[in-house]
Amino acid sequence: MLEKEVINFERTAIVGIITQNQSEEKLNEYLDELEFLTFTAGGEVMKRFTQKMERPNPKTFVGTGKIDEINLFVKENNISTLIFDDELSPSQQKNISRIIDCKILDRTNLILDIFAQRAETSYARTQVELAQCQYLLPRLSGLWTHLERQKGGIGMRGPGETEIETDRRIVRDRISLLKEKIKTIDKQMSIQRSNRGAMVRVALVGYTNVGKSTLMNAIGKSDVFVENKLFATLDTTVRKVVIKNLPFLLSDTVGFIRKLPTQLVDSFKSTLDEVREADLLLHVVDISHPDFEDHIESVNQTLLEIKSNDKPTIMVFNKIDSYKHLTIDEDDLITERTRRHYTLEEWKQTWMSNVGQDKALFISATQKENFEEFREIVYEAVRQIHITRFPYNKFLYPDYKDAIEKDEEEQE
Ligand SMILES: Nc1nc2c(ncn2[C@@H]2O[C@H](COP(=O)(O)OP(=O)(O)OP(=O)(O)O)[C@@H](O)[C@H]2O)c(=O)[nH]1
Ligand SMILES: [Mg+2]
Repeated sequence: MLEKEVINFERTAIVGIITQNQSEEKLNEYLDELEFLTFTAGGEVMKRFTQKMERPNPKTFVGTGKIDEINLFVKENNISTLIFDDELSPSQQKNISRIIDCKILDRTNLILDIFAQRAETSYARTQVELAQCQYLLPRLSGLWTHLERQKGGIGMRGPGETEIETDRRIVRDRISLLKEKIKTIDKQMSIQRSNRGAMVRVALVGYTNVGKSTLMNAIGKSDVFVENKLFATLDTTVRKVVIKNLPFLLSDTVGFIRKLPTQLVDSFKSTLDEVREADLLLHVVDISHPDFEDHIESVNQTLLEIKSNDKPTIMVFNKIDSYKHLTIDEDDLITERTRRHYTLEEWKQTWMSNVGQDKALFISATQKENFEEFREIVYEAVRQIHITRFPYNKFLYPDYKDAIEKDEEEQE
């Protein structure tokens, strides 16, 4: 079924459009991200194609002139994969394939492919396969010939050939089978979760690659796979963490991304249940990324979709060690000061006045900067939840500072 393999970098080109609701600047950010996604999937981007248009062309997504230009480039530069930033309709994908002789993928396709590559446990693999089948179903008829699939590589990892060659009914059967399988595991997982007892549950959430697993390793003394690629983590890891004398459960989950394929949100339901059932969210942000505010937005959007937007949340701004802001020369009177010029201190003030003093933290997970403050604030937040739930138990968990003093006394 799902195959995992090491591949040589595939020569790819990427395509995006500038529209009324997608400025050139935004598109460039999206294409940067698409390039990173492509790299994660094992591709090297040789060229970006962009086009300004009112709306996507219903037949070929970009205009016919642009298609010809891309076609020429593909032929002359031995490009094996063309990736569109937006989801292509089945007929757009088919039409483009007729003109351009290489693999035609879109962002959803690419993300699904990365998930397929990274799925470690049978549960994650089942979830990804379900999402892939759902994506594939409307696109089945003659989209990929037997030969094209044999080329393999990006976008081709997933449900095996046999499913593609046979009719939709078989894919449909496969979908219901996978759904059954997931249902059974979901049940087991929900029992597991309820067996964890009354401990307060904290979940790390955030955009992909912001440092959630790094933070988990740093505080949980666990060993979670960390990598500078997108979607390093697909499975949820749950660890018991003790800060001073207060134990709680900390879970590390799959990272979010803009335009996250809906099929994935659905099939990762149980992974996201960990977030849904959490008492406290630590929303980790990579403040060194120029688009971090957009990232916060899209994470909040996904939280809304899974109805977890009103949980107590602490914003954890990570990677302060590599935060850089733009500067304006003193004699430069033209350049306007923007958010990109904010110092770390200004961001602190902005966020603390936005969400509250004890709801925004600025740390570095790799350098362990501000960890003491991190531990203190998380401790206090967990303690608050704990004593509301078990009022009689209050005396067990004193204020953080008292707890430290007590701890030090004990060590003497
Ligand atoms: N400079 C710097 N890099 C960091 C910091 N924390 C994490 N990183 C790096 O950021 C990259 C991503 O870290 P991960 O912990 O895998 O990120 P994640 O949020 O778990 O990513 P996904 O599992 O893909 O969602 C790695 O290369 C880390 O070494 C930090 O505080 N400073
Ligand atoms: Mg991770």
